[in-house]
Amino acid sequence: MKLDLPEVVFIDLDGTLVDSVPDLTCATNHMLSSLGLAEASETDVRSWVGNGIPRLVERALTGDMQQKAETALLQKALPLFLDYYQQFPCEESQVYPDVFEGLNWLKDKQIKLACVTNKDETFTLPLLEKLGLKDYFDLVVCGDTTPHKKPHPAPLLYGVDYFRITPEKALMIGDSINDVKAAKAAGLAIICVSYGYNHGQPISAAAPNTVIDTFAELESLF
Ligand SMILES: O=C(O)COP(=O)(O)O
Ligand SMILES: [Mg+2]
Repeated sequence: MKLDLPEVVFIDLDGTLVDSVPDLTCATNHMLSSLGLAEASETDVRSWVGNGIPRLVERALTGDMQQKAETALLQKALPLFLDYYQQFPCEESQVYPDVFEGLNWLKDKQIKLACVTNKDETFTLPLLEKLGLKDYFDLVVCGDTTPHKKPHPAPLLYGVDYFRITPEKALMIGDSINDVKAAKAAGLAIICVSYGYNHGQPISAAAPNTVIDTFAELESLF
């Protein structure tokens, strides 16, 4: 079934627009080795990303998706990660193939674009700038823009409010169950990319409206 052309598209960052895991892995391993702990693999980090950096750091410390890290250890670990990532947010991160093509197609259709990420603003804006993505977006909603991160609908509802539209005039493109839950809770249709980070699980299991393998497929959906 074809989707209606939206007025606004909200697009996730990590795992959707940009493969940021190489730099997140370097920051994770700087933090772990500074604490005398064993380093993590890129595959581990890929499955830990998606709920913001503090959760990524906790997952790296515990080796577990849900477990809480000891407060004193987390208080030592977080600044180690943040200081490193602030210095090196974009050494190896890359825009995924066909992303620019898809963004240009959406722009040509006069659709407004917003980036909605769980990454804090201090890391998001330099990354978008350095990779040539920033000027595509009329709005950037970061992990610290509203009191809640995705899967809470607040970041998307903030965007809906900003553009003065109703949720059915917008849609979301993301890579993880956090994007699917946030979009559904906010009343938006959700398209997912198959190549992103969904905690090691196929994103089709989260039942988005559609799954695409690249941004080049976007135009065929409408
Ligand atoms: O910082 C994260 O955990 C991931 O951010 P995302 O929302 O852009 O995927
Ligand atoms: Mg993502």
